[in-house]
Amino acid sequence: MRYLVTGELMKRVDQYTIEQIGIPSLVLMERAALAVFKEAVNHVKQTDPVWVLCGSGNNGADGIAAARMLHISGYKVLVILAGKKEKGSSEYLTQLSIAEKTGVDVVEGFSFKAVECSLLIDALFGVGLDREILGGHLEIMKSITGCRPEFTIAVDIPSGIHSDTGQIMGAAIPADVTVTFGYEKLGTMLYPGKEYSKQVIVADIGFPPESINYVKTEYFTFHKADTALIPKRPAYSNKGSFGKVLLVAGSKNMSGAAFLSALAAYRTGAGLVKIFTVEENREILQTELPEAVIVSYHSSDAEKKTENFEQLLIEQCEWASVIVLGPGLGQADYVKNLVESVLANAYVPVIVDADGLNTIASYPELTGYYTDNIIITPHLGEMARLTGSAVELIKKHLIQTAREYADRFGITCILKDAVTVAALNDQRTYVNSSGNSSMAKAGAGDVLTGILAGLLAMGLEGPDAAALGVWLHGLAGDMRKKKYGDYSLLARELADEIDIILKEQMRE
Ligand SMILES: NC(=O)C1=CN([C@@H]2O[C@H](COP(=O)(O)OP(=O)(O)OC[C@H]3O[C@@H](n4cnc5c(N)ncnc54)[C@H](O)[C@@H]3O)[C@@H](O)[C@H]2O)[C@@H](O)CC1
Ligand SMILES: Nc1ncnc2c1ncn2[C@@H]1O[C@H](COP(=O)(O)OP(=O)(O)O)[C@@H](O)[C@H]1O
Ligand SMILES: [K+]
Repeated sequence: MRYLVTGELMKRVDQYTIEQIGIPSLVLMERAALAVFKEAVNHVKQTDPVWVLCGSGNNGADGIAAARMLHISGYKVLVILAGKKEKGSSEYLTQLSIAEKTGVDVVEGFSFKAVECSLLIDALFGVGLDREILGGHLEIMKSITGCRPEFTIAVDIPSGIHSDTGQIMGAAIPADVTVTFGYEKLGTMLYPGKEYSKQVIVADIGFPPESINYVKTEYFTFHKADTALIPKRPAYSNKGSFGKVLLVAGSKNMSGAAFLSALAAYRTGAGLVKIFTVEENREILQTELPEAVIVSYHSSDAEKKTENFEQLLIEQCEWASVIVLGPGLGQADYVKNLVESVLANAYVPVIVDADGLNTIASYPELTGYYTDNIIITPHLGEMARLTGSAVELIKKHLIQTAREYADRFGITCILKDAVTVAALNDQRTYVNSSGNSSMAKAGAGDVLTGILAGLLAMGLEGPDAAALGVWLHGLAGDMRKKKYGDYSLLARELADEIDIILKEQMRE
């Protein structure tokens, strides 16, 4: 698990380390600058022109210190100061004084045209950026990016990217590498900041673990070693030991979603998967996935809410240890009865997706059935329908939107996008770091519901299953991309990659 921070949390980590632990600010800064210097020398020769663009805060101070290190090592470096010197932080003034005494070339402002820059070190703004960039700062950013530096290293975060949301605050400087300090910021995890940051290197500059414990960040992501969180599969077991997944999915002419979700649940390790679907899907699903148990109903019975239908549904809900509600259900009138009956009769974790969510959006009173057992998995369009907000607005505030909805109802909300975020009902927020655009394919979301169901069936707690499931799903996409590239993924292959991830996990 890797902790993530907002700009504000990072400032508190700094503050705690400096004030409570007693590591001087300039000591942290020296290590930060050294990390930037070490990266810089990988990308230029001593004769190449290096520019260091510095704001007047501590991000700029990091930049000036890195410039001094390059200068002392014989590199051809120029510090370009933006903003007013006299408004500089005390560390900035100290670094500037050291730089001047060691003979670093420093200019105020930027007025040259058509000159070449082999390496730009961008230290204009760090986590202190708190408003739209205008005036002189905007001009200097435009002029410098206009010179098309061959390679750019961002100090802490690309200047112009908001450290909490990843949004561009008027303008931003795209980096090839971002050297960030201590902990990764949400702004480099979320688009467009993720794209502007490219490769992110998290440099250890000496923050003690107490500092992150002190600020209690609730943001996190996973890395490779976290597959260890997948539940073990004891030898002394039977199919009943690994949970019973009920998929309430599929409608006439729509069996694919149910198939993909069921396949992924089995592949992830569920012991028994049952699909509760319309009679028309029985044959095809039985043929496609004979391992799944099919229980079918007539949509006319669901429409009329007959006693037999209700009884049958209640029995399925009682049987299940996890329920998936929604893939491929369609939006016919009877679906509302179906969704309401499941929500009313389920006492186990329920993953609500796709048409399950569309139904709730059309009948908001159904949110009355939400409990802490509910995990919803909306994409942006479904989230827009649920909240009444515009997709563009949600995109800009992914974490906030997911968090507010989850908190309002005490549920877990997995908001799916190129970077998926999961606002867990234990207050933690997971930000995904796996996955790629090959997964932008119909059916990929159905596979996610199956993976989540499989993990829940094997006994993971809701919030843990939500975070791990999202990560495994993306990892499956990454593994597939490595073998077959960006274009050709079929959703079902994500379920197949899960085999390999689980197999590797067993070996470790
Ligand atoms: N000792 C420390 O506190 C450490 C700080 N570090 C660096 O310090 C950075 C944070 O430093 P600061 O808090 O000084 O903040 P920044 O250096 O990121 O920028 C803050 C300055 O920019 C101004 N500003 C914000 N938005 C603006 C806008 N749109 N237009 C014009 N001016 C704007 C602020 O008023 C302030 O003067 C980190 O990103 C990191 O690079 C690191 O050296 C690690 C140690
Ligand atoms: N560009 C991308 N990068 C990473 N993951 C993506 C990208 N596009 C889509 N995905 C993932 O693929 C899945 C698509 O789900 P969804 O939109 O519900 O599709 P469907 O309903 O067709 O199954 C989500 O988990 C999403 O996070
Ligand atoms: K920066």
